[in-house]
Amino acid sequence: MNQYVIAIDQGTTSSRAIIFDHSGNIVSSGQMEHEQIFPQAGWVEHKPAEIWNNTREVIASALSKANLTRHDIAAVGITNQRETAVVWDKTTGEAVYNAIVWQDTRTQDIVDELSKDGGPERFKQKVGLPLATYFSGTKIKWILDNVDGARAKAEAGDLVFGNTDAWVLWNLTGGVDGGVHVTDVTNASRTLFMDLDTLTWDEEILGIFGVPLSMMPAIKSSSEVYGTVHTSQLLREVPVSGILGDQQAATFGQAAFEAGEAKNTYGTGCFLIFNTGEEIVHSKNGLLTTVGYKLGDAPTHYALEGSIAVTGSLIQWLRDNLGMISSAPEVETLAAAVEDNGGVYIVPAFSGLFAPYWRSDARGAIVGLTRFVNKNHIARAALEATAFQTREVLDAVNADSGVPLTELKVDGGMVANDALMQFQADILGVPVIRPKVVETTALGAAYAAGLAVGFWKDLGELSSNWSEDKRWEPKLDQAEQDRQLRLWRKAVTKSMDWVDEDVR
Ligand SMILES: Nc1ncnc2c1ncn2[C@@H]1O[C@H](COP(=O)(O)OP(=O)(O)O)[C@@H](O)[C@H]1O
Ligand SMILES: O=P(O)(O)OC[C@H](O)CO
Repeated sequence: MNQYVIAIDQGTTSSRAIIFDHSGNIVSSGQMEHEQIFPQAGWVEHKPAEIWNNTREVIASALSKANLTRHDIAAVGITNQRETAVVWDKTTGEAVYNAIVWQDTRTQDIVDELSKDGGPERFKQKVGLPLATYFSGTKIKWILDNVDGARAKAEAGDLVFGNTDAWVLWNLTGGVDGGVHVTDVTNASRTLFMDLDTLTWDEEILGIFGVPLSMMPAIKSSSEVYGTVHTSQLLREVPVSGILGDQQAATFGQAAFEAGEAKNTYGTGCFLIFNTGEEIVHSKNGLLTTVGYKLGDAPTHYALEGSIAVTGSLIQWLRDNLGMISSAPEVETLAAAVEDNGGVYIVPAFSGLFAPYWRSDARGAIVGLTRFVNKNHIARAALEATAFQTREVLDAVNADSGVPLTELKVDGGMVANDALMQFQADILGVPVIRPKVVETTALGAAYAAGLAVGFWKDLGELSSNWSEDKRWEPKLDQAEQDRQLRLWRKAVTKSMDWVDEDVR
């Protein structure tokens, strides 16, 4: 009875359900990709109904593969792609527009308009974030401004907002039949609307954006019972008791609980999170300030974050848009066929550049092309782009903290790539370490849910579940590392200043 915890990982490209045992080992899982919708250059959408249907399917698949029922599950945890905005009518359960995904840049005009008074850092001291298309706030405003009748319905109290955690939780707990409209502090800290200090919605900022407070979910801790699964669902009556945004969940799943600990997750994008403990640290080097985790009534843990928009999605682009490879792992074979990048650097500024530059006027650039260059060099440069971007984020973390990191814990889909991990260690100059369970995102959400119901007793118990699988030591000499970084930084300057009145 109750020997397992299930985590729902609602990610950018897929939804997963993973069942963990008490040692943090994976017992079974289900996974389904959902459609990526690109209606125009710079726009990225998902269908909320598809996400909810897939969530139900993957839960069913994970349970049936392990021959388990709801009676075996002690708790449900939810983790999610952050910032992606869903606005739905709570009286019908229907979304009024597709989910606007975190990578979507359609709200640049809203950002420019709001920045006129006080610049992009206008709300940063309070919310930890610069004004940028990345965060939920401008996406909610866009829906209210552009979807017929949405503003009137929102003002009448019928429309509600959530990131995909809140969308899944509301549906899981009953939807129109009493669904719970709640999010956790980590997701709330990505909207531009939450005061980091008080952990409440800031009514002044909501007013400036024209978003009614009634649309916003209640902000709860990352680990407490929010409700139970509705009787119409497979997991009926099981408590839902953990929510963490996916990058915070991975940090928690890596057992990086203390100030000074960090992890980097390599998926669609790359996100380095550095735990600053109970202190709210404001970056001087282009990092975000965000909530790391909050367990029930215990003090809040904050973090600095270096978000990189495009890493694994550059590999997907080689596959889907250029047809250079037929699967992501093939990039490693192509790259291995050449000694070096042949002088090519790819700056994948598809959504502008995120940390540490925050340049929305940047667009992707491939530089250093000569007749010598072939597709192997391009493949290599695409992988190296991930490592260079991570190096720039790590430099920012070190500059902010004053104490250089001596190693980097890694996870996510791209860490299966040995060549990338070796190059990452080379270009950072510190060891890169992969744990045995690389599904740290789901594991973190499972931990948060399990702690709330007493399935796990404390953080010490979770730390003892972590173990090292593989480590890559740096091998590149300093002069070569410096030369490569100089060229990378030169390439970055070439991607900037591209967007103007002719290019959006
Ligand atoms: N062997 C590989 N080499 C390089 N990139 C890879 C490899 N395997 C997967 N990827 C990339 O990793 C990403 C998937 O990782 P995942 O952690 O599942 O992403 P997410 O959680 O963002 O959906 C994809 O963008 C894919 O292109
Ligand atoms: O779903 P992922 O793993 O691509 O993560 C997306 C991030 O949460 C965006 O901030």
